[in-house]
Amino acid sequence: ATIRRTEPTAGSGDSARRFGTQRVLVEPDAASGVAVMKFKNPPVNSLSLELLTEFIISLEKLENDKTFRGVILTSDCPRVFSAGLDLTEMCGKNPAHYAEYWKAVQELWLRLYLSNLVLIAAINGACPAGGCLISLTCDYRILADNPKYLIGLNETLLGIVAPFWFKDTLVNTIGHRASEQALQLGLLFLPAEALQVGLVDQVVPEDQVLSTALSVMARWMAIPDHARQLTKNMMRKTTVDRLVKQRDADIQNFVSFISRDSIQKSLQMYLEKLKQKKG
Ligand SMILES: CC/C=C\C/C=C\C/C=C\CC/C=C/CC(=O)SCCNC(=O)CCNC(=O)[C@H](O)C(C)(C)COP(=O)(O)OP(=O)(O)OC[C@H]1O[C@@H](n2cnc3c(N)ncnc32)[C@H](O)[C@@H]1OP(=O)(O)O
Repeated sequence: ATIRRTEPTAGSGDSARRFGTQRVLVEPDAASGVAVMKFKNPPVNSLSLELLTEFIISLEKLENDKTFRGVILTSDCPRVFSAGLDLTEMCGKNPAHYAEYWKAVQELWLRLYLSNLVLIAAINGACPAGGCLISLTCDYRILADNPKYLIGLNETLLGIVAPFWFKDTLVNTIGHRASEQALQLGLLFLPAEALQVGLVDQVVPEDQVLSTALSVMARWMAIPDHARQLTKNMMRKTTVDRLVKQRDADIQNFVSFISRDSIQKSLQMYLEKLKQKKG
C-alpha cells in the first residue's frame, strides 16, 4: 500500500503540530507526552490493508520517540469508532492477498497488545468486531453513552469465527464465562451492558469522551514507566507468545477458512445486507 504522510500544520509549538498519514491523524502534545491518534478512513473506519499499514507506521513512530508515553485512540469519523476488519479485503480476493491482509492484522494486534505506551481507547462510535479488538488491546476503555454505539465481538453473526487470539484478548478482559456467551452469540453490547460486563471501564456523555481520556491518562502517566511496563508485560506476554509461536500456521488457517465457498457466501450476504439497510 502507498502511504501518503500528512505535513505538520503550521503552529507555534509541538502541541500545534499534527503528523501522521492520510488515514491516521496524530495530534501530539510533547509537553504532556500524550498523542491523540484518530482513525480517518470514511465512512466507517473499516480496517483496510492501507489503514492497518498506516496505523502500524504511526504507532511505531510514537513508540520510537521517547517524548511520548501515552496514546489515545479515537475516531475522526462521526458515529463509528471502527467497523472492524474490512470485509472487502476478505471477500473475492486470492489466497496471497488474504495471507498479506491477515499478517497485517496480526502485526497490529501484537504491537498494540504489548505496547510500552499507555493506550487508552476513547470510543466515540460503534465498535464491532475488529474495532472492539483494537479497543481491547488498550489499557483502558471509555465509551460514549449512546445506544447506537454497540460494542462486541460479533463474528458469529457473520458466520465466521473469532480467532483464538481475539478470544484470548476478550477472556483476559471480561473472563471466561462472559466471553463464552458473548462469542457464541456474537453479542453487541449497549454502553451500560458493556460497562456491567467489564468490556469498557467507563461510560460518559459523548462530549466528554476525549476529556475523560485525557484525565485518565494523567493518572496512568503518574506511574513510573518501567514498573508499569514490566507489569503489563507480565500480564499479557503469555497471550502474545501463543500467537507468536504459531503465526504462520494461524495465517494458513485463516486463508483456508476464509477461502471456503460457504464462508465467502456468508460474507457476501452480510455485505449485501449492510448495503440494503440504506435503501
Ligand atoms: C475452524 C476455524 C477456526 C478458526 C478460524 C480461523 C480464522 C478466522 C477467520 C475469520 C475471522 C475474521 C475476523 C473478522 C473480524 C471483523 O472485524 S469482521 C467485520 C465485522 N464488522 C461488522 O460486522 C460491522 C459491520 N458494519 C456495521 O455494522 C455498520 O456499518 C456500522 C454500525 C459500523 C456503521 O453503520 P452506518 O453508519 O449505518 O454505516 P453503513 O452500515 O451504512 O455502512 C457504510 C458503508 O460502509 C460499508 N461497511 C460497513 N462495515 C464495513 C466493513 N466492516 N467492511 C467493509 N465495508 C463496510 C457498508 O457496506 C456501507 O457501504 P456502501 O456505502 O453501501 O457501499
